[in-house]
Amino acid sequence: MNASEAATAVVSVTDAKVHYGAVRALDGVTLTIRAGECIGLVGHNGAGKSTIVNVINGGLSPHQGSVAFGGTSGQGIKAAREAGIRCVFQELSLCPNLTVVENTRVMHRGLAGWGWRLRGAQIIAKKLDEIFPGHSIEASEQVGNLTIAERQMVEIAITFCEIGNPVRLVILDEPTSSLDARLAEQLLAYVRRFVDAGGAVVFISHILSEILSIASRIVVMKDGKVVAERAAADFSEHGLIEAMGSVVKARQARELAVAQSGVPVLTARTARGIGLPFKAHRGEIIGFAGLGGHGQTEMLIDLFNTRSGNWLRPADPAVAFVAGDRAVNGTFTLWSILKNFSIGVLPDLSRLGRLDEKQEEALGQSWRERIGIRTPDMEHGILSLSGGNQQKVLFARALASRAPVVLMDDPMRGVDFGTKQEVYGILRSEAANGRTFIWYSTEMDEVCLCDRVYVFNNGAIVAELSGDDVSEENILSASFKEAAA
Ligand SMILES: Nc1ncnc2c1ncn2[C@@H]1O[C@H](COP(=O)(O)OP(=O)(O)OP(=O)(O)O)[C@@H](O)[C@H]1O
Repeated sequence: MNASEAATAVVSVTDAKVHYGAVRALDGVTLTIRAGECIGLVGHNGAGKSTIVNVINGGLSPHQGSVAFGGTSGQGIKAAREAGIRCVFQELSLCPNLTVVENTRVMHRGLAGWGWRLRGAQIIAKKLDEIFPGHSIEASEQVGNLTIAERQMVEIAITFCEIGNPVRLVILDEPTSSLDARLAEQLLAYVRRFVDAGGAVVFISHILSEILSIASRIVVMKDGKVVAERAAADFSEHGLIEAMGSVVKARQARELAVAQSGVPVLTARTARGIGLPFKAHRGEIIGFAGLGGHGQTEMLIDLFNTRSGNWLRPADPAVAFVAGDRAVNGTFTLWSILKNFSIGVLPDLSRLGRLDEKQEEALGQSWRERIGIRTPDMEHGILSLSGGNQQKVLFARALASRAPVVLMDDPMRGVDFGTKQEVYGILRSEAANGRTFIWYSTEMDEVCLCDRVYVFNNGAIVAELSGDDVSEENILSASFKEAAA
C-alpha cells in the first residue's frame, strides 16, 4: 500500500486468523477498505463474513494478524468507533423493550443532556425519512412491536445517524434480507449517495444482483479465506457463483401439471373477510407476494392456527411452519443443533414416550448432509452456527416432519446461493410427492418459482396469478391495486 492509499484507508486487516476449536473461521484474511468505496462481500454460509465484520468493527481480536484503523492507533470497539466504523448486524441488535428513540440513545452516547428525547426523535425521524421515504415508523414506538422489516430499517437508520463522531464506514450484514423490493431499492439508493459523498460501505448479501449493482469492488470468501477480489465490473453473476464454489443449476420448470381441481387441502379468507379467497391443492407450491407487512405473515399464522388448534401435539402433524424471524420464533438458543432439529419430529423418534437417541442422531446426520449444515458436530450449540446455517436447521426441522402442508415465512433469510438451489430442488421433489408449500418471500425470484401466487395489499389478497402470469411485472402491478370487498 502506498502513502496515499494508506491515508484514505478507513481500516486495514492484515493476515487475520480466527479459529473456534477445529473450525478456521478466518484463515489469513488481508483486506483494506478505503473512503468512497462500496465493497461487496460474498461467500457461502459459514465462509467467515460475519467473523471478518467482527474483526473490522473491533468486537473480535484476531488470534493472529493485525487490524489498523485509519486516524487512530488504538484497538478494539472504542478505537473502531472513534475511527467512524459502524455495523448493522445480521441478527439485529436493538433492545425490544425500548422505543426507537431510546435505542438511538443506546447506540449514540453523544445523545445526552436535557431534551435528548426530543432531539433524538427529530434526528432519527429525519434519517428514516432520508433513507426510507414514506415509512410509517414512530420514534416513540417500542421496538418489540415493530415487524422484522421495520426493525431492520430502524437499525440501519440509527447506524447512519451522525451524533458526535462522523460516520466513515458502515458495514451492512445482509441489510435487505427482510426488506421487500421497494425498501431494498430505497436502501441501495441511499448507500450510493453515502458512498458518492466519500463514505465507505461493506455490503454483505446473498442476493448477487444486489451486490453487482451496488459494489465498486467485490471480495469473495470461501472457508475463511479471500478467494477472489476485483472490481465489480469484472464479475458476472455466473462468475461470482463459481468463485464461491457453487454450481449454477438450470431453473426447474414450473409444474403446470399440478392438479388445481379436486378438493383443496386448505381454504381461507383473509382476516377481515375482504379480498379474494385462498385455496391450496395437494402438491402445489404457492407463493405469497406483495409489499412486506401487508398481511402475508398474519395469513400464514392463521393457517397454522386453524390446522393445529389443539395444544396437545398430534402424532400426525397437519402443518409445519418455518419461521422467518429465527431469533424470536425459530431457534432454542441454549439447545444443541441436533435438539433444535429434532424438536419438530419427536413423535416419530419416540417409542412408548422414550426418545430413541440413535434414531435421532441418524436422522440429524442425514439432514445435515442433505441440506449442508456446516458444523463439525451436531451436539454443538445452535449459536455456534453462522446465521444461514441456523436457518438451514429450521428448514430441516420442518421438512423432516411428515406434515403434508409446510408454511414458510420468508424462510431463506441469510441462506447462501448454493443452498437455496438445493432447497428449491427439495421443495420441487417433495411437492411432486404430494406435499403442499405455502411460501411468503420478499425475493421476487423466489416468488416467480411458485406454481400459483397470491398478491397481498392492505391485509387482503388482491390478485391470484398462475402459470406464465406469475411474473415480476404482474406481481408489482397487483401490489399497488386496492383490495376489493
Ligand atoms: N461462537 C462460535 N463458536 C463456534 N464456531 C463459530 C462461532 N462463531 C462462528 N463460528 C464458525 O465460524 C465459521 C464462520 O462463521 P461466520 O458467521 O463468519 O460465517 P458467515 O460467512 O457470516 O455465514 P452466513 O452467510 O451464514 O452468515 C462458521 O463455520 C461458524 O460455524
